[in-house]
Formats: sequence, structure tokens, C-alpha cells
Amino acid sequence: MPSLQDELFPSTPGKFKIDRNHPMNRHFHRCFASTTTMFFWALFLIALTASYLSFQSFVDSGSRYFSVSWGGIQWEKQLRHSAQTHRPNGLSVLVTGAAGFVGTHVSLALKKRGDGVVGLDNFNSYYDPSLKKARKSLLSDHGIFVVHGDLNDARLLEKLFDVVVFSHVMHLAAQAGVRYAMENPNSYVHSNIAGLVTLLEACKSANPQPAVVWASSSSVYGLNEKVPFSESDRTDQPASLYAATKKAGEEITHTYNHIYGLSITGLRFFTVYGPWGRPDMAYFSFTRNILQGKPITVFRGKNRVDLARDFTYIDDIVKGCLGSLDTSGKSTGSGGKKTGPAAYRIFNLGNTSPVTVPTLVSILERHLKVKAKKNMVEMPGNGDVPFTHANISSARKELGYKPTTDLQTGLKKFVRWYLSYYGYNHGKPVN
Ligand SMILES: O=C(O)[C@H]1O[C@H](OP(=O)(O)OP(=O)(O)OC[C@H]2O[C@@H](n3ccc(=O)[nH]c3=O)[C@H](O)[C@@H]2O)[C@H](O)[C@@H](O)[C@H]1O
Repeated sequence: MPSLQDELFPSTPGKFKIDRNHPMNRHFHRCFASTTTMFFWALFLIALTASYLSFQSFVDSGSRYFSVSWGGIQWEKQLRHSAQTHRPNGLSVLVTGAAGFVGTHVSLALKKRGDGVVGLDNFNSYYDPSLKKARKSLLSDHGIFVVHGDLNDARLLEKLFDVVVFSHVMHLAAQAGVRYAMENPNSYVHSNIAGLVTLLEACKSANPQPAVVWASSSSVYGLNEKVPFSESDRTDQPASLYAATKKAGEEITHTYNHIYGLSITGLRFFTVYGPWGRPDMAYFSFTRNILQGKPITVFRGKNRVDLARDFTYIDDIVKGCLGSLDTSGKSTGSGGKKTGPAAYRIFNLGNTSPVTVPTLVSILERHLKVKAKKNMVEMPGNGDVPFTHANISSARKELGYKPTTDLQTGLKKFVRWYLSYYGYNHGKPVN
């Protein structure tokens, strides 16, 4: 005789029948019905929770505008992996502007020596974004993850500091270019002022606070005529809005150091050049035009005086950046409050040997084996300064900074990279 159990739960699927009139079955049916209801309610709740969580990460991931560019479990995993250090006492560094010229080189150098690096970049179109994307894939080949996002996205920054404990921030994201400030002044305010403040707010609130090293500029010396430029020289006569925003950055970072105990190092870069450089800069655009047989415009100062720059090779700048990170000392704030004094430093990173722009052109002509078509034009009043020249004794003493590449050697490396990147063979484009 089949047991009750067998009747109710036959081993053969599909033969399950319930005699609703059986008293035992009526009782069972009530129980079963309530279990089923509970089961469906549970399913419903699980589905509801899951969709809430994924909605949260969707909102997290983007911004108020719901564009999904960051966030989610996979994204966080990539962040943590990229930030992992591979040497004892390695640094964990957030590099802003990582797909930029200096950002790419600094990120690679940090990774190479075993530090953890996470990049941040908004991939804006100030110059050819495909170059930025190529730099990004170079970084990715070396295990560096670059987050696509803007400095002004406070929620993104908060999230980055939530997921990773950064020991340092290398802040290189900026609106660069001296002359473009007359075309698009607000982009300088957006990146160099508002973006800087948003970043410093995130740094100040992070626990622990990171030490911050950031890119100021030789342009802060403006109309200063005392040479070479020393950090203690006056910087209250900017000649361009770009310079003014960098100078403002120095004042803003000072207040965050003073109030919140953030360790701050500002680096005044002097006309940095090299492979993977910026197409808007003179050495780069001159190379492009010379190879394409197009004329170049060479600015000249008052009384036909040649303009000169303390052109500094990228590898030297990278050494200065790493030296700054290594010697920055800790921030002292906690929970957004200062608990003691922290370092506030400013260094010139230049080459200490200015070269005139016509000399730059003749070095390029030699390396490219093509004569330039030069238009000599009087320097328009667009923010340029006649010359720059760095005194680097502070950086030498404090950071062990010692530039070793002269313009001739550095441009040779740049030209070799340029020809290979843009597909030239013996000075001719490869079809
Ligand atoms: O040290 C800095 O802090 C800055 O360096 C760089 O500015 P600059 O030193 O002005 O470099 P760059 O544009 O290459 O012009 C070089 C020379 O060529 C002259 N120049 C320029 C263009 C042109 O068509 N003709 C010309 O003669 C021009 O008159 C100048 O004499 C960065 O761009 C800037 O972002 C910032 O980082």
C-alpha cells in the first residue's frame, strides 16, 4: 500500500495529483498554498533587491546624466588590480591626466618600479583624442587602468577613494596651452580651478589623506625679468589666463595645506617635450608642418629678438615627478581635519639651458632632413613670454633632480618616435 508520502510526492514527475477532498490534503493544500505564496514573495523580493542594486550601480556609474562610464563590480576589480603595488613600501598613486603626455610617462615609470597606478582622464578633444586613446592602450598593455571621467565629478572621485587607499595623487590633468586661453577661457577655469578644487576636496576628505604632487607651470613667472627664474621670484604678473590659473592653483593648494594638512608639492614645468608629446606645442606642430611641406610661423620678440625656452626633456621631468612623490611626506589631516603641519613645496623642473625658437627649428630640420618654410612674425600679444630659464638648485637639493638630456638629443628621440608613430619611412609617409 502506498504511503501518504508516496501519494503526495510520487517519484514519477507529472503524476502528482491532489485529492482536494481528502482531509489531510485539504490541510496540506493550505500549507502548500501558503509556502508557494511565500516562495513567490521571496522571489519577488530578491528580484526587487537585485534591480535596486543594479540601478544604484548604474546611478553610481555615471552621474546625474545617467551615462554609464564608471562603476560596477568589474570596474572596482580593475581599479584594485591596477592599484596593487609590487614592491615593499610601494606607492599607490592616482594619476590624473594619465592619458596626457606627462601623465602617460609618469604612470609607466611608476608601474615599472612596482608602484600601483590608477589613471583618470576625460579624453577631451583639445587635441587629437586618438593620440590619447593610443596612450591609454599603451598604459593598458602595462597593466594600468585609466578611468574615463572628469575631475569635476565629485561622486566619481569619492568612489575612487572609497575603493582604493591612495598614498599619493599625481595631479597632471589640466587645460594646457598658453595661447588657447584666448579662444576658450572657460575651459581653463573648468579644469585648472574648479577641477583642482574638486580634487582637493576629495583628497582632504579621504581617510587616510594622500600626499598631492601637481603640475604648476613656468608660465607663473610671467613678465618676471630676473634670470634664471627662482622659486622665490615674483609670480604676480601673469601674461596669460593659463598662467593666472596655474598661479591660482598654487594659492588654492596652499590653503588646503594650511587648513586641512594636505602635503602639497607644486612643480613648475618648463616647456616639456618628447615622444608621445602634445600636438599643440611648437616642436610637435613644426615637425608635422615641415614633413608635410607646409610653412611654420616663428614668433619673434620686440626688436626682432628671438624667443627662447628652457625646453625640458620628458624623462628628466619624470625623474623630478618621482623624486617629488618619494620625498613628499605624509598629509596630516584626518576626518577632514588637520592634526599637524604638512609639507608645502614648490620646485622648478627645467633644463637650465634656454634655446631660441629658430635654433629649435634648425635642430628639427637636421633630424628630419627637410628644410622648413619659415614665416617670421612678431609675437602677437596672446600670452606668450619672451624667454624662460629655470634655476633648479632647490629641486636638485631636495629631490635629487638632475636633467641630463639636451635639446639636440631629446629632439632626436622625439623625431624617431614621430616618424614611427605616424608611419613615415625615411621621411616619407608609408601608404
Ligand atoms: O612651460 C610651461 O609651463 C608651458 O610650456 C608650454 O608653453 P610654451 O613654452 O609656450 O610652449 P610652445 O607652445 O611649444 O611654444 C614654444 C615657443 O615656440 C613659440 N611658437 C609657438 C607656436 C608657433 O606657432 N610659433 C612659435 O614661434 C612660442 O612663442 C614659444 O616661444 C606649454 O604649451 C604650456 O602648456 C606650459 O606647460
